[in-house]
Amino acid sequence: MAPDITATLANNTNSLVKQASISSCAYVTFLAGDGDYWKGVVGLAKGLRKAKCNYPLVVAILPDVPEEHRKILASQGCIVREIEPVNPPENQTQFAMAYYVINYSKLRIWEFVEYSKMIYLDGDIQVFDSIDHLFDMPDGYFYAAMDCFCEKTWSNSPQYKIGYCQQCPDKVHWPAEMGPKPPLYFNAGMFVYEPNLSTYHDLLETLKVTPPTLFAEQDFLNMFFRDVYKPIPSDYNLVLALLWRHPENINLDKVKVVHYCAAGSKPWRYTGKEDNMDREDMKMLVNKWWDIYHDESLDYKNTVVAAAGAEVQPFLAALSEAGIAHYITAPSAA
Ligand SMILES: O=c1ccn([C@@H]2O[C@H](COP(=O)(O)OP(=O)(O)O)[C@@H](O)[C@H]2O)c(=O)[nH]1
Ligand SMILES: OC[C@H]1O[C@H](O[C@@H]2[C@@H](O)[C@H](O)[C@@H](O)[C@H](O)[C@@H]2O)[C@H](O)[C@@H](O)[C@H]1O
Ligand SMILES: [Mn+2]
Repeated sequence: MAPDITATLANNTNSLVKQASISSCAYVTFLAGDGDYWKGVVGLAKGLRKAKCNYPLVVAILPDVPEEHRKILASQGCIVREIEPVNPPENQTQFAMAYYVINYSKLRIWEFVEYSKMIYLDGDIQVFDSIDHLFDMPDGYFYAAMDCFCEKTWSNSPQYKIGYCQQCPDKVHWPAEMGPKPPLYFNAGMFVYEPNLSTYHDLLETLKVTPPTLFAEQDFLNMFFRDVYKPIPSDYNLVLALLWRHPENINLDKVKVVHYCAAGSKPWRYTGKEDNMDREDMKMLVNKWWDIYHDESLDYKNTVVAAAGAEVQPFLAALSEAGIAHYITAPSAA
């Protein structure tokens, strides 16, 4: 690369690095165990690239994530960060569905204060269109999409028992004799938040005196952020059950983020046999996920290093160090 171009690149990189250190943003997800959720995270990393999202993906991993999976994530350009598990109050976990207790460890992401704002995404989420603009929303709030109470997973909740759902509050009214209507409740698979050490310590201290409930850390986060929660459209976190529970609330053409949280909908485990999994829209969404997962042009090695000559490497390293995503599309074959 001619010297003047390298000098320009160096200047640009330095200003980018300075910018990044002032108010850096990033996407973050969570990975636990030695099972197959790493496939979800790889799909998410590639989906963010395909959607031209400009921020890196941090993966908060528990110590039980094997080295092999860590290497795969790093090879896909993820910033892998080990966290310690967070356990709810001793011997009270029987109140939460065992499967969900692991998710209390998500709370560690409030400690990532090198980032001024982050968007958390479950590993079973795919981003099909850029959501970078969510980073520009006003500070001081907790942004997330509303959940649905109609699936069997809610069968032990008072809402389910009377057929009430916030997605259609006029269908079954909340009876006065059951007390005040529950506040709007978000799905904790996707949210926009600001890492902050005092909030982090507050979360952990409050958790120590909060017995676990049905949806574990999702219930806890809803309680904790109740006064600053701002609902955002389900286009930013399509909880799949809405497709068959509240189709009137959904326009698939506008959906940017799909959350494969319905039973049997995890693409990397999909058989099509569970309830609602044989729907045409479900098959389409699972195929869309696999198209990204299998697209080698979206692999990190084919989008950055391959396009840059040796002299650019130090700048790419500086950008990564500053947590700035950098994608130089590989030169066209033509
Ligand atoms: O064995 C597990 C279970 C959960 N998770 C992570 O925790 C998130 C929340 O769990 P899940 O998405 O299965 O819950 P759902 O949204 O389906 O209720 C997952 O997306 C993963 O990011 C994980 O890494 N390994
Ligand atoms: O630990 C509790 C989890 O609660 C949420 O999942 C639920 C919720 O979406 C229900 O509404 C569905 O019915 C259910 O299938 C699904 O598992 C979050 O997606 C997940 O990240 C995590 O916080
Ligand atoms: Mn999920």
